[in-house]
Amino acid sequence: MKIKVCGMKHPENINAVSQCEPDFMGFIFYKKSPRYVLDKTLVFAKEMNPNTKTVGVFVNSPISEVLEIVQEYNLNFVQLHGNESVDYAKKLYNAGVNLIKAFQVNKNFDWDKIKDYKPFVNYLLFDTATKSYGGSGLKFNWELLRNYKEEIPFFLSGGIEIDDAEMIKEIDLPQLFAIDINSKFETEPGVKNEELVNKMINTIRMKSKYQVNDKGFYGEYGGAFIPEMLYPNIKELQESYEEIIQSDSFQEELQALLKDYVGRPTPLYYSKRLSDHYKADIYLKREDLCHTGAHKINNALGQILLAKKRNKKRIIAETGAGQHGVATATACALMGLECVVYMGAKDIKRQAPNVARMKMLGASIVPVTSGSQTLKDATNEAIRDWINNPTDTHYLIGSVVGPHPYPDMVAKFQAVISKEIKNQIKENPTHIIACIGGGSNAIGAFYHFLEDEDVELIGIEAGGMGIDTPETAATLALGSQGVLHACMTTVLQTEDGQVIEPHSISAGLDYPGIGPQHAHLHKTKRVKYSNITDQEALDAAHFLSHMEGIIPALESSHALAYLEKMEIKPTDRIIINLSGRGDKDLETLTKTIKE
Ligand SMILES: O=C(O)c1ccccc1NCC(=O)[C@H](O)[C@H](O)COP(=O)(O)O
Repeated sequence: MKIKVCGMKHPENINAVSQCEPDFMGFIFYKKSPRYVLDKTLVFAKEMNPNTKTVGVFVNSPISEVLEIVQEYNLNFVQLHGNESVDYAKKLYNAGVNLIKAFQVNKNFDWDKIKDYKPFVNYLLFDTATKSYGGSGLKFNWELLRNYKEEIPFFLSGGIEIDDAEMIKEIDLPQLFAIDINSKFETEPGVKNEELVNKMINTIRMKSKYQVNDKGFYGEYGGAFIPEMLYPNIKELQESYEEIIQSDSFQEELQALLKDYVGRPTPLYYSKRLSDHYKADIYLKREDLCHTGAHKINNALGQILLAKKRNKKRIIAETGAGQHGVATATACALMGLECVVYMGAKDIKRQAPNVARMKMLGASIVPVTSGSQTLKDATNEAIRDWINNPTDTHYLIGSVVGPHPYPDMVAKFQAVISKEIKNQIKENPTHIIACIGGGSNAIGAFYHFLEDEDVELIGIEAGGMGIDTPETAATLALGSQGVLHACMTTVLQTEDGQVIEPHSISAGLDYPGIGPQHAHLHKTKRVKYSNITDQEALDAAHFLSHMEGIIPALESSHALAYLEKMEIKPTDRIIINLSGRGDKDLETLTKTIKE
């Protein structure tokens, strides 16, 4: 969450507060405010550290005056804090000004009036309705924010004080982008208590215990156990990825692609027949409806934009079920980049339709004939290629695995799934269920619910022929701590550390490791992990096809099959992440049709 410190006035105080690196600093250009800027304030604002964006706050000022001030002091944003009309916002926005439109909220606030401003603002700000417009030190009832249904991110403002930090972190509205602090942090109007501001910033920014730490670890899992040749490349990626992917220009491009190219948001579909059958409310998050047929495209597009920003010309990828290979080939075609996909020879045979699609999209496919000829071996070969081509090549990893920062980066790109779910539901589900190979669709579906301890999160591994047989891919059920594909995680391995060949009917789950965040979520017991056999997954695929007219991927069928194992209560609201569609599995599925 971002932080804006508003109402700055005195140079020494600005200097001190800027040491805490707030994301935004606000300067008041409203003459009636006791925080109205001084000439020397503005000189200072011009030289602000670029990590802190400057915001000029105006109340019903003439447009020409606003434009003059923006230009003279290089303001990054203008905050309209009065009764400025849509037409007023449009004129400024069309003149190239980045806008934050503030609204004064009370119980009579008409949330519909925001709609008309949407095309012309970057952010909204919700403040308490008072006669003085702002800086009142008064809070409004934050429950009212539940009425906000638009997608534009907003700043929460109005009387925020240090003791509110924990409560703010609990607010589960995905559009909550930043908080705005002001009078409750002052020793006098326009003078902030630097220590208190610092404390607030640190508390708000403190990372969740379920997310990656500054060293790239989730508890004892994660890290980057990489060969020396890759060190400069990975280091540069670690240092730059967050700034690049959080930048406005990156997000604008990505969000536009997700909407217009992928077809997001994907529906959260209430399955009436499944609900009747299981006597509870069952919803399917339809990632199978994404362009290319699975959630993998969310990450492929994110990483391809990142690769472009880092001037990479060549993309390599590994693939198991072929969904990630197809997503990568698609993204490369879209961006005009060379694409090489490593795929196990066994997977090439069992996922023929996806192999054909990748070829159609112009990708070169390299068959991997070592080991079990599946995903693990394809990943080994992709890493080998990367070591040989560290500078011009981006390795577009398809799951929340690999060296830091990949698990976190891929999780952030897939988090769009749970972000949308949060917008699509009125109240939290009781359960979210997702299948797990490396674990990217599951992390995506869980991400924004990790702090909501009332939601039971369930990850389903591939049990294969059963976890009491050697033919299984149930890593968390049977594995132990070890390093696989450059990160510390849980691995299916012998006592002396040799990786055991996994087995699953579904190529996308046929992996002997798991993302380090899942290993941590397993250890901390935040997520419950279980497993489903090949046969149970097949049965679930046929069942959904007949019940809903939706043919699911074999991977997603593992999550669906878990419904048979649960003790379901009539009050349950269960979301299954339907990560992909089953066209690629038709050969396997049709062989098992019962006449
Ligand atoms: O701060 C002011 O004096 C002010 C006066 C008139 C219009 C806007 C003003 N401030 C804008 C802000 O963004 C404030 O931070 C916001 O109103 C919250 O202030 P507070 O209630 O003091 O936390």
